[in-house]
Amino acid sequence: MCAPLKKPDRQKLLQQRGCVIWITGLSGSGKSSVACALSQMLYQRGKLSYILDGDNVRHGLNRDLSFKAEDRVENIRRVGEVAKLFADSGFICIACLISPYKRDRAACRAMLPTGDFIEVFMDVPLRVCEGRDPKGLV
Ligand SMILES: Nc1ncnc2c1ncn2[C@@H]1O[C@H](COP(=O)(O)OS(=O)(=O)O)[C@@H](OP(=O)(O)O)[C@H]1O
Ligand SMILES: Nc1ncnc2c1ncn2[C@@H]1O[C@H](COP(=O)(O)OP(=O)(O)O)[C@@H](O)[C@H]1O
Repeated sequence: MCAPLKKPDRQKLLQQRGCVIWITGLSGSGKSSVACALSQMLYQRGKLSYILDGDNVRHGLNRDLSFKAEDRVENIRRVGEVAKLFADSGFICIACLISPYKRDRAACRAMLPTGDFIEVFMDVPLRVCEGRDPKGLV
């Protein structure tokens, strides 16, 4: 009989705690930039992370979803499920999505053990994001 490996076994091997760092904020607020910098810093410290960026995920897993409210809800639900799997694998999963609805972020948090979902809000004024707008959304 094979004894299944569990999260603590993987964490011990990787010498890190599997968790989700969820970065929320407006388009242009700097979510992807912070995710990239954080991932680099962790790598330099010998910690494995993986970025789930809304912009990218919407080209693959979630390419069937639009930006209407119900599709954003489904977008966050799916990414939350994937992030949970990454965390369970022992990875530090950095998810960066607009994720505008508090209820959806709370549902993602509820999928994980207490303390394993860290939410970061990019508190950048709308006018600053509009001024950046590198993707021409305004
Ligand atoms: N109409 C509209 N509204 C919002 N965003 C738009 C839209 N059209 C395209 N994009 C691009 O899609 C990226 C946001 O996707 P997310 O999955 O993070 O959005 S959400 O969480 O479901 O609200 C977002 O990426 P970021 O700029 O990195 O936030 C945009 O580049
Ligand atoms: N702290 C910052 N100060 C000035 N410009 C920034 C800062 N953070 C990000 N940017 C720039 O703003 C734009 C949007 O950043 P990005 O990380 O793609 O945001 P988001 O992922 O939230 O859409 C990019 O051109 C990026 O270089």
